[in-house]
Amino acid sequence: MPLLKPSPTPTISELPGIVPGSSGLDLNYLTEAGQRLVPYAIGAGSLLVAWAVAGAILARKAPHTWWSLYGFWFLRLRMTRSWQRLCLNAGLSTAHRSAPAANFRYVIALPRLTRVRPRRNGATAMIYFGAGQKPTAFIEAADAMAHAWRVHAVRVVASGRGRVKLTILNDDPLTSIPDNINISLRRAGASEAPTVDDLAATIGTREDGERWAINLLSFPHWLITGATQSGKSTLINAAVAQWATRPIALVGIDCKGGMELGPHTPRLSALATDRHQAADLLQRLVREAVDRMNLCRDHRQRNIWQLPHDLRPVPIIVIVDELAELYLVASRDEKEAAQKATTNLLRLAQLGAALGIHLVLAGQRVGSDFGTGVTALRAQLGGRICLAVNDKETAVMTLGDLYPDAVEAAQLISSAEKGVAITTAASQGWIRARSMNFPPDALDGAIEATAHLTPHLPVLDSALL
Ligand SMILES: Nc1ncnc2c1ncn2[C@@H]1O[C@H](COP(=O)(O)OP(=O)(O)OP(=O)(O)O)[C@@H](O)[C@H]1O
Repeated sequence: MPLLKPSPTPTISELPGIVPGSSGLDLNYLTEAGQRLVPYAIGAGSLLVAWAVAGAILARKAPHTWWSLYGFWFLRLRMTRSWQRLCLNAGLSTAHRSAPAANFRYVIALPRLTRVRPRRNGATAMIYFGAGQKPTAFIEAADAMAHAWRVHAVRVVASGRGRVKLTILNDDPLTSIPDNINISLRRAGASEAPTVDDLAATIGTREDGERWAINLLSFPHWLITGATQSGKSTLINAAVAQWATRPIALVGIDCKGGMELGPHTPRLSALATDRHQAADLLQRLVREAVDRMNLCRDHRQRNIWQLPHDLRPVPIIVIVDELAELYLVASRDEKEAAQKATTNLLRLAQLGAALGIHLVLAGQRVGSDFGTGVTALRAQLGGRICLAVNDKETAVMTLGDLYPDAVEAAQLISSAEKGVAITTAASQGWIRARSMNFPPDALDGAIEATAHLTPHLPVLDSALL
């Protein structure tokens, strides 16, 4: 039997297409078709390099353009590729029996991830899920989605039966402080009739890049909580500086002797600095609400905005700094005043929205020790802002009834993150946001420039019955 001799391994110069003595490829070896492709391959390679270089430059110089031209498409690719694995791992898939022809096998069905659209600093998308699935499963899987898609956060909200809406945030824009607003006095004029546009005040930027506003038209009353030095006064000041330029009456209740709202005094139509004054002021405001109700009824209108311009009363914004001072009492005498104040506050919350009387209530904490009345009041406060808080109960009281999944996000805000908050957002439910750092001297300037616009409220002068 002849032995099979192993064929010798060819040296590099013996490989087809390699020219001995040169490091290059012998193009003559390629077929004619192959030779024709070479310029295209070189062209495609150059384009790829140019695309990558342009991407690197855009990422540094114009991050928003980079996001819509590059980043978003990478994200889309990651979403598509990871969807099946994500659904299986996070328990988002369902099983159903196949048709009889397939011997009734169980088939895994995935929810449909669709309508992925770019937006500033992220994307939005919809998930349509199968019968028997609940939105909570998707809300709970938000962190898993953020992890799989390598983004900063994913917010999930129910958006009708059988679907949830995703807001995907590429990074955290709240690490930088939003620019301060330019207070425009253009709109100011005591004789001007108020309009609904006057009710919104921009106070910062939301995590999704949208402006963050306290809009009393969308949410007539607001609850703002935050530990000391978290940024409550700063964001209230930013809002007041804008409302002050408009035909709006501002009323303050600051039972810490007026320490916080004192600087607002020249532009306030009234300021109560202790519990007795607060009880009296709130009683007058309830009477004003009843007068407005009668006015609307006489003109067969359901709110002040439907009244003719010349009859329309000015909106009143009641700002309460440190809600606990109204609720928590030591003596019996204080108890009566507190009872009167908080009962009237609740009545205003119930009546005020359509009558142009709005509440902005702030405090370091809100707890069950305030009594049962505070839960009834909270139910009327649709707008919520929760800055960094010291205790879980305050986060739960501020957000838990409306947005249970936001409580944990609120507790993650550290005391160093000044002005960062979880806030009500009309379309998403809740969102993270950061207020501008509105300095006290800017507030002083705005108050001084607008003091002459302070509306006079006759109900404050009349005797109480
Ligand atoms: N968005 C922001 N960015 C950066 N710094 C901020 C921001 N908001 C507030 N600050 C700073 O945080 C500090 C505390 O703010 P502020 O007085 O508004 O807090 P507060 O919650 O009202 O405190 P307190 O309850 O003690 O009155 C201030 O020095 C302020 O300049």
